Amino acid sequence: MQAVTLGPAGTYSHRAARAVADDVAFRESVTSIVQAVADGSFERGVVPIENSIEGSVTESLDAVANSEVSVVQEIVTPIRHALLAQSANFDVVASHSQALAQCRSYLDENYPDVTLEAVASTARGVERARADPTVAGIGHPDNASASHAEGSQTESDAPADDLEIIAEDIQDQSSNATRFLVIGPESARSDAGGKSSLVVYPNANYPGLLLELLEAFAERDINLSRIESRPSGNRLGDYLFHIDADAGLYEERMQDALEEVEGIARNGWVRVLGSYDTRHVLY
Ligand SMILES: O=C(O)C(=O)C[C@]1(C(=O)O)C=C[C@@H](O)C=C1
Repeated sequence: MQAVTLGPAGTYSHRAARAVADDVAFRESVTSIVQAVADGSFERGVVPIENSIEGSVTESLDAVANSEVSVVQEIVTPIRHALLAQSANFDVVASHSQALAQCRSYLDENYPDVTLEAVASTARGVERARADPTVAGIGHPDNASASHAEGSQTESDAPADDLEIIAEDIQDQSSNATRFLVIGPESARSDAGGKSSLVVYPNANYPGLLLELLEAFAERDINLSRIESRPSGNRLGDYLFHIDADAGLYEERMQDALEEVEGIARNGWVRVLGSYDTRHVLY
């Protein structure tokens, strides 16, 4: 099976995707990954959805809410960042905005004067560092080795050198972890699995609306592991809700809760992303 994820080679998403597919292709944004699965170009996609320090990857939340895809698994991995450069003399630190944010205190304390540059992924930041001695990248320490960059597009044809690992474990909390969703086409949606994800757009606004939504689950003893509101984009103050429940769609209580939620959202819509299990991947 071929999976598509955030590239170039060496991203954390790439490491997570290797747990589901031997053959991994790359795109430069999570929106384009979700689209590539929705349009049938790839059977599976792997996108980051949430980090323990920085919270939601909102681009991923919006992309799954607006596309005809399913969630078939979630992958949780520890994230341990390294600072990589040609030498300790650099003026710019380039990485994915999530990674820069996860290392905010470390960077403030140790490099208060550097310029932070947000790029499409951690591996793209490491590529910048390999091409420019004034730039450091933040990414997985394995990216220091030039052979790890194989398969990614380098900016020149000259053989690349290894980078120095200037510092390791620079994330602001040692427990740093990211949750990724493995997505598939709608036809891959399953009722089997211990967790379920829904996106609910009530297209309504009245006192107690959110309480009603929560009660649909609470009254059936279903724990919610996450609820997140995102702007609908239609008008200010209008939201859709991403709901993760600790129950499978195969369970009667979950089907009953879903029926009630569909009633509450009768003026809007409910997207059932599917039921799935969690996989913990260490690398
Ligand atoms: O840039 C990468 O390496 C990614 O896979 C993206 C991403 C993210 O968007 O959260 C994934 C894991 C880490 O949290 C940092 C960055």
